[in-house]
Amino acid sequence: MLKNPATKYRPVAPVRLTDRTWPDAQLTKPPVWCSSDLRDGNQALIEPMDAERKLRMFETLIRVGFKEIEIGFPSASQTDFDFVRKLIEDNLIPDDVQIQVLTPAREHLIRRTFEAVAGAKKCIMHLYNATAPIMRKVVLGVDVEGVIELASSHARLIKELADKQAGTDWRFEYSPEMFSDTELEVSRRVIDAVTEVWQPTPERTCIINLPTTVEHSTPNIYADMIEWTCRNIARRDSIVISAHPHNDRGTGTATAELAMMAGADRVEGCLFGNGERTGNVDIVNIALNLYTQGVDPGLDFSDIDEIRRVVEYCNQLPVHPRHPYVGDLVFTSFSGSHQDAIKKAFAARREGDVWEMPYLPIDPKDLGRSYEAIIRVNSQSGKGGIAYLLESEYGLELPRRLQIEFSQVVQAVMDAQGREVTASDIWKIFESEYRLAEGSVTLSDLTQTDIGDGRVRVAAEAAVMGRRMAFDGAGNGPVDAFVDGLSRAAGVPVKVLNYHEHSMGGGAQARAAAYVEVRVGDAAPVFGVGIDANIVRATLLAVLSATSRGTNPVSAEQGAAQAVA
Ligand SMILES: CC(=O)SCCNC(=O)CCNC(=O)[C@H](O)C(C)(C)COP(=O)(O)OP(=O)(O)OC[C@H]1O[C@@H](n2cnc3c(N)ncnc32)[C@H](O)[C@@H]1OP(=O)(O)O
Ligand SMILES: CC(C)C(=O)C(=O)O
Repeated sequence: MLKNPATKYRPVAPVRLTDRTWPDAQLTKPPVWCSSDLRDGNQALIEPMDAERKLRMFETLIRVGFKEIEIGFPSASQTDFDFVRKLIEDNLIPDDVQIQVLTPAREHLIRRTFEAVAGAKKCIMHLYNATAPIMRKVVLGVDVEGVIELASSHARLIKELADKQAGTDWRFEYSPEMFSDTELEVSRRVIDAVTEVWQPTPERTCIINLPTTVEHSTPNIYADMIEWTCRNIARRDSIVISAHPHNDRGTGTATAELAMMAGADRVEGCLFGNGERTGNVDIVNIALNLYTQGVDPGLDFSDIDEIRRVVEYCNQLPVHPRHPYVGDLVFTSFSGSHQDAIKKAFAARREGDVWEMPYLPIDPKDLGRSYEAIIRVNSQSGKGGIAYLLESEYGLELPRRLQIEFSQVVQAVMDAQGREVTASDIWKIFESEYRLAEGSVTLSDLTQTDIGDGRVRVAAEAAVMGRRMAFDGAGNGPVDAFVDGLSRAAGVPVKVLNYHEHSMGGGAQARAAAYVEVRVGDAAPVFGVGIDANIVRATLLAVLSATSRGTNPVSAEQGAAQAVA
């Protein structure tokens, strides 16, 4: 790289527009959308779509709700030409959809394009030629007057050919290619020359499409260019201003949004941002940005994963896991503090509330996604995420201090194994650590007798991690009596410090989960967990679980590690 890039690169000059109004505008309605997946998207593919892929893409675009679809560049190839013919001849275009075809300002290619769309009910004939100084100089070899003549003469040809195919309901579109790199005054003169030929009216508008063919500047400069153009072109009330951003600087979405604020009525782009180089602007991104501002975008992405599958199949390109709204990881939090906030916000949320969810800009369910992937646990995670997964997947509502205790057990396993742990891994660690696996802790021959003065006697047999014991104790209630007997049998005082319980599931399958915090002798307090159809048994099992952990912690950690190894 150069030490001084200014010797090689020039900054884009700002637009002289001191009374710009777009910064105060608010987007309250969607633009007219035009998909260019089958044209700009297709022309950028390593392997352009075959007929079958094109048709699948077309059908998907219809399902999503596009009413304007650029279906190809028919003069480019026989495949493009034949696809257009197929849609028309097989009557595959819904009446409310306008197909659009692109042609350069070259006579034989325009004629071929008209041949391709013969018999279409409605069609947008899209004409382009480059207008930027570098293109005038090195590609077209014309001056400003020459480029105006190139555009207007081919606009005239288009009008004449359209008049001859009167059975089609025509609309015309013109793109000064590389608009964002063209002097505003030159673009204005070219646009005015084209609309002078086409004579659009408010009832029969034409489309003027203003591409950032290559994105060279910050989006505010493009927005200024749009506002300037809207103010200065002739026949504005008869023109639909269309934005066609690319994404070379990674700001295609912002470019489109600021352009809409500045007066653009329409946006051309592709699903998930396919297109030349870094792509055309991602229409899904803009549409869902509108949606999250409470604006109906008029496009339906309620099964976004299915749309992604079709797009990946047709384009033969993957969608990045971090791609806005659709990537595999975009609704997933790994980091502990994010997980903690999400868990708390879900707990506080009531049906019908406005969506105010930390770290989740949209409800994944609106896009057909589940909440399953919202929280995934790795070494960056904390207690909140682990507790969320146990609650959402297994119905366990761990008390806060147990969350803290258990997250250290999970962290130790992750440190040892260095990988993400799934909800099922976490359950296995939990089951092992708290002696919940079948046969780890059993309780039998439990009897409870009233011995007067509000006291009870409890006798039972238990097996904990293979060790059998019988005990007999008395107390103010069954738990108190059980702990008394357990202390005698274990030869060490056991004290219950904290107790929580909740029911799990409903109906005949309902069970109770009990969590007790116990001090065994002088050791630090530990938690135990018991799950049983009977709440008293669940509590006694939790006491046994805690006592076992308090007296035999090492094997527990080993067990947890083995559980997910
Ligand atoms: C920004 C965009 O995305 S614009 C759309 C671009 N899309 C495509 O190019 C995909 C489809 N294109 C194609 O299949 C081919 O390029 C075709 C069929 C259009 C033309 O093919 P060819 O005639 O072989 O020309 P080629 O592809 O080399 O294009 C360059 C020629 O077009 C000329 N040209 C480009 N635009 C124009 C124009 N608007 N008016 C006149 N000539 C033009 C160039 O000057 C050059 O001419 P030259 O060969 O005399 O130097
Ligand atoms: C033809 C035009 C609209 C184009 O694709 C571009 O400039 O990117």
